[in-house]
Amino acid sequence: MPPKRKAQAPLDDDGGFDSGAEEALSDQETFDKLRDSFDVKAMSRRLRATHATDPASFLFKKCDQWDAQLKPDHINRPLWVDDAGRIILESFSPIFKDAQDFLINIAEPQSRVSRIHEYSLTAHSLFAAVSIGKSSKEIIDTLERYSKTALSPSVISFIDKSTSSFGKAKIVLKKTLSYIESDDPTILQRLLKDATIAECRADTTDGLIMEAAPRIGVMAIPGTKMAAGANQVAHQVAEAAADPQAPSDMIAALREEDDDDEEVAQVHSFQIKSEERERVVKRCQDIGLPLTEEYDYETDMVNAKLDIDLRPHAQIRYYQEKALGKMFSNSRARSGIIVLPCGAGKTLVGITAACGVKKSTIVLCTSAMSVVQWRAEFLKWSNISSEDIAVFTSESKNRFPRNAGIIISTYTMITSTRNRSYDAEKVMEFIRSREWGLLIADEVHVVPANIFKKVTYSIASHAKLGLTATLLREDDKIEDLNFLIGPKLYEANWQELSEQGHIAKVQCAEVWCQMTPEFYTEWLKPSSVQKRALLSIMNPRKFQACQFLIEYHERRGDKIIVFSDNVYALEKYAKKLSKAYIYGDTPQAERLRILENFQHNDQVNTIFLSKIGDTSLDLPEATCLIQISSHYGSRRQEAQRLGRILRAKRRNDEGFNAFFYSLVSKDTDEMFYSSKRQAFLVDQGYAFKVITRLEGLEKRTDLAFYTTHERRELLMDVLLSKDADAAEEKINGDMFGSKFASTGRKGRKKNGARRTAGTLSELSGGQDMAYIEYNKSRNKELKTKVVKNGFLRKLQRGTANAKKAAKE
Ligand SMILES: Nc1ncnc2c1ncn2[C@@H]1O[C@H](COP(=O)(O)OP(=O)(O)OP(=O)(O)O)[C@@H](O)[C@H]1O
Repeated sequence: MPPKRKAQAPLDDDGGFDSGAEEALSDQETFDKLRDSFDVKAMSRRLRATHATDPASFLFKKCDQWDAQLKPDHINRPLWVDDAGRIILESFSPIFKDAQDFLINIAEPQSRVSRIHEYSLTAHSLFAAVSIGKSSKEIIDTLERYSKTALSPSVISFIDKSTSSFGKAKIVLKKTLSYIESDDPTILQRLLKDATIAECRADTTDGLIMEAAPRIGVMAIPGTKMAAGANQVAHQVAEAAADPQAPSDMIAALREEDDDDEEVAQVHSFQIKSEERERVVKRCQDIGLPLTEEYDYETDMVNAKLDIDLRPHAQIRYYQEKALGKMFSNSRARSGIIVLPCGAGKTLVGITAACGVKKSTIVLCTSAMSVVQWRAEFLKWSNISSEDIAVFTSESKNRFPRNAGIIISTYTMITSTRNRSYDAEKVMEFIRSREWGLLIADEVHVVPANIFKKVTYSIASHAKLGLTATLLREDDKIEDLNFLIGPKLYEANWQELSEQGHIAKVQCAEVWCQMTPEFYTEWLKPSSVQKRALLSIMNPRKFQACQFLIEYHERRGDKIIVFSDNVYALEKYAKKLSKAYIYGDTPQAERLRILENFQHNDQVNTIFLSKIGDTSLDLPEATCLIQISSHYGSRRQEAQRLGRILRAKRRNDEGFNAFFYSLVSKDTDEMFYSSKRQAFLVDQGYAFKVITRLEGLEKRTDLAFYTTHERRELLMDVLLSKDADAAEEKINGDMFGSKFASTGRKGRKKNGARRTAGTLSELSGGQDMAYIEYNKSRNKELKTKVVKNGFLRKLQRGTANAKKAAKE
């Protein structure tokens, strides 16, 4: 990874906040530096001495494997794989794209800055690989092919060991009851020997249930005998039948083989208690036999078909298709999580999945506002009739009239049992009493395990699709999602999508605002954490910076959202600057009026939002974000806020950049938290510039709190405020907000952010840097890769082929 260096003055005089004073070289700089620093002769002497033969080995000093010889053509191979399963991918390699496509299937992306990407092989990532049909051999062979050195025995054995037990057993739903199924009875017996699993068994018999395996939609998991055999035979039969030269006895022989296979294709199962479903799934994972969840929707004759298709104008993008391709194969839908950046179109991915399964679907969102948006998107992108799509929120409690339909609701509505009205209980009964083809869990990273357990207990669904932009939680519970929903199926690369114009390019900056002497004196006095936080947010210099930036960007024609988690500050700032603001208590009608004005009225170019605007707010007009107060070190919140401008309508305009500013009071706790918040985005390849001085600000006499008298009055206001004014906003129905933001300083080093020093004019293109980098606007040159409803066509074609092959 790029080496860190200390920033030059004036950035390094800030005493206790070294995270703010550290910056890293840009990738290009790093490479240039590395290259320049290599005195070739001295280096070759050094390399010979250390048995290394290349310029990058020293980055892996601790790794024994680097004693391994580089392959003679290593220059053409893009990967370094160390013996702990850490993988470094060179993004400048000509075969980068292929290697990236492969890695995304088998490993966890850790960091994808522009030149070097880092991935890790983990048990979860290998489980995901197996569940989408990768075999152990295929993984090892492909890694070996891309790697610059031979794979170490420990990596090979880790892959072998991890994948050999995966995909052997499945969890399936039959008539709303849960079963563990496998074609190998010994696996089930092994599971039943485990005390926890045995305790969760629903039937009291000793034996296993034995049934014929479904003929169509052969198992997609390689490694299982039946899957490999049946798939191969279906393929050979189809091939032979298509070949006019093929002797008829060969086709007959193949068919016989197929029949033979059918005879042995038995599945064995035992039933588990529905309420213990998650416990069983987790236990199976813990003992190294993780269960896969697949839904053979084509052969499901029990549940009614839903009349839904994508409209002709819906053209899913290539990455949406890739993600869905991981979910669907062999006419089966497998459960798992799709990770796409904010604004990249997760909703359409969910809608397309529902169009693929064509069975009743339930969508769960984090807020009533998202429910409304999901419904509108379903009607926009699919031909579903409006009465087949019901909404279950505190305001409307609908059911759909026919046998199949869609319900959109919130996690709160499904899981909270307190004070449920008669109508709500009726809808819950309706939801509980039926089988759902697909459960779509939006913003799935925010769902705590206990809540999701309640969800799956109430909703019997065959397949689950989790959608998120940030598979990230500050409480380290993200791994729970592997057993609650399924493995991660796909994760897009943010920078790639922004290069292609699917999401906007963003310039990120942290603006350091000196505390005024009177505010800092108070801040240094012993007082409550809340009071200190409020002093940092209300710092008059920060206020002025905010005002300055608003005016600057309004002049440029930007539409600006100012975010403040703190409602006291939100109101004070907005009122002083005569701007509209929305927070949790703002009535719905007023919210809509403000948002409408922001979108369509050229006199309303700035709005202030509390954290209710963090997620699911679709405001493609917004091109600039200013964050004045944020929730401690939450990387998730930072990424989601950035997401509000990634969908900028003008993203494909020539030279267009969106802007994301975080205003930070210098020498206060805000600096530490700010650095922590940025870690995720830095790993996605965003570089945060530090702005220490806003050019021209000091000369302005017309800014708020210019006089000492005004500043003293403001200070009095803050000192007289209650501690409650500094508290986090509580939003009705927001059951997740406060739980996941970290306040600790753990992991500080690892999450240190990449920063470069700069001024506002540089950032906005006033100096060379921005013009050199951004005037190229490759967005225009790039054609949007669209797939004309191709995914569903392929899906249908795949199903038809599977059927045809099986018939033949
Ligand atoms: N294939 C597509 N073709 C055209 N427009 C699309 C496509 N996919 C998504 N969009 C549009 O992109 C915008 C963002 O989509 P969406 O709201 O689903 O993003 P998201 O990934 O859910 O973001 P967030 O995480 O912020 O909620 C929407 O206006 C949507 O209509």
